[in-house]
Amino acid sequence: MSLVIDAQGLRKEFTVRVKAGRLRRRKRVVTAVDGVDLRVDRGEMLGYIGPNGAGKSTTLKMLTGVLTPSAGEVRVCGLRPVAERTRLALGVGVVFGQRSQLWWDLPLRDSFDLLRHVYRVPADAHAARLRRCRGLLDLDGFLDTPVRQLSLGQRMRGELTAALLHGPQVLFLDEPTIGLDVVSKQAVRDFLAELGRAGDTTLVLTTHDLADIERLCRRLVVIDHGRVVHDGTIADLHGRYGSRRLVVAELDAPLATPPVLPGAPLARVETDGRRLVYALESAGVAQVVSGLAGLATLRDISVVEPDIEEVVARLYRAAVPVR
Ligand SMILES: Nc1ncnc2c1ncn2[C@@H]1O[C@H](COP(=O)(O)OP(=O)(O)OP(=O)(O)O)[C@@H](O)[C@H]1O
Repeated sequence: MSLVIDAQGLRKEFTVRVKAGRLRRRKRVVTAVDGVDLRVDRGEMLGYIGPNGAGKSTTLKMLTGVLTPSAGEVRVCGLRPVAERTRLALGVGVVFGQRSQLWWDLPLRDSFDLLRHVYRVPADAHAARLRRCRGLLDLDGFLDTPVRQLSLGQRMRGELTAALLHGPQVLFLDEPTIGLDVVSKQAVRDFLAELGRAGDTTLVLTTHDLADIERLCRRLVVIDHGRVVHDGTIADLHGRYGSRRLVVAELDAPLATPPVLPGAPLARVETDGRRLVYALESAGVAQVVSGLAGLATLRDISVVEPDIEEVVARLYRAAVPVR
């Protein structure tokens, strides 16, 4: 595997002026990113999440050469993002929810054409990539519409295309599904999943929508107060916080005492004893079903996967940096 992002001890401080009396202002230093280490291999799909103000956008801005780090070492595609920003632009694609790289008054098609010239993409490579995006993101209905008239979902599909037309190695996405309706959200997620399957684009995604992360990213880096508090898979996170799958058994009639099942402690009893919820520890679903079957008439059985929202909320509350 080759390393596409290599950041060590990345740090960013901002000096802000705060009111200190009627006319006086005093300087205060805000540490937005406080020593982040991040190594991302080619083809990885990384979810980079954290609560509001955690330092996600500031990290992305340092990785893309928009902001100069206060300290630390960083290489993206082997380049120093600020010093070699022009060269880096050829290797990265960026979609920042709030900013656009499209020409507001031009039809989408013309923006794509201009980008081809900006990045000096050979016509056949451009055409092939555009064809792929048109198919996967369903662009044809609005290719000739001026960007200012596009809906948010249509514009986001345009932004994704614009970010990919020069064939970047890494795609940075800051909140790509924010404000999108379910259909557009699905289209964007499916598209990114397809990009991930192809395996040669590295994707770094920040979002508050954890369904994006669950659907797309195997690896999750969580930051809080500018520091990494988790770096691993989603399963690691569940393991660390002890989240378990649940088996929900609906009974025809309540039992006098809910059965004790080895390896599956009773999590709760609901609807006057007609619903028993067991947590799967060492037992499997089949063992819970057979444990109950002899004692009660089962109306329905379902399995509830651990809730990523809940485990991430617990992590944000408990956040202790990993070192
Ligand atoms: N240009 C700036 N000047 C001063 N402080 C800043 C600046 N940019 C960011 N900050 C501060 O740095 C911290 C991290 O901000 P950042 O935007 O990176 O967080 P974030 O994780 O992206 O948050 P959100 O999820 O709300 O977008 C915040 O306290 C923010 O107020």
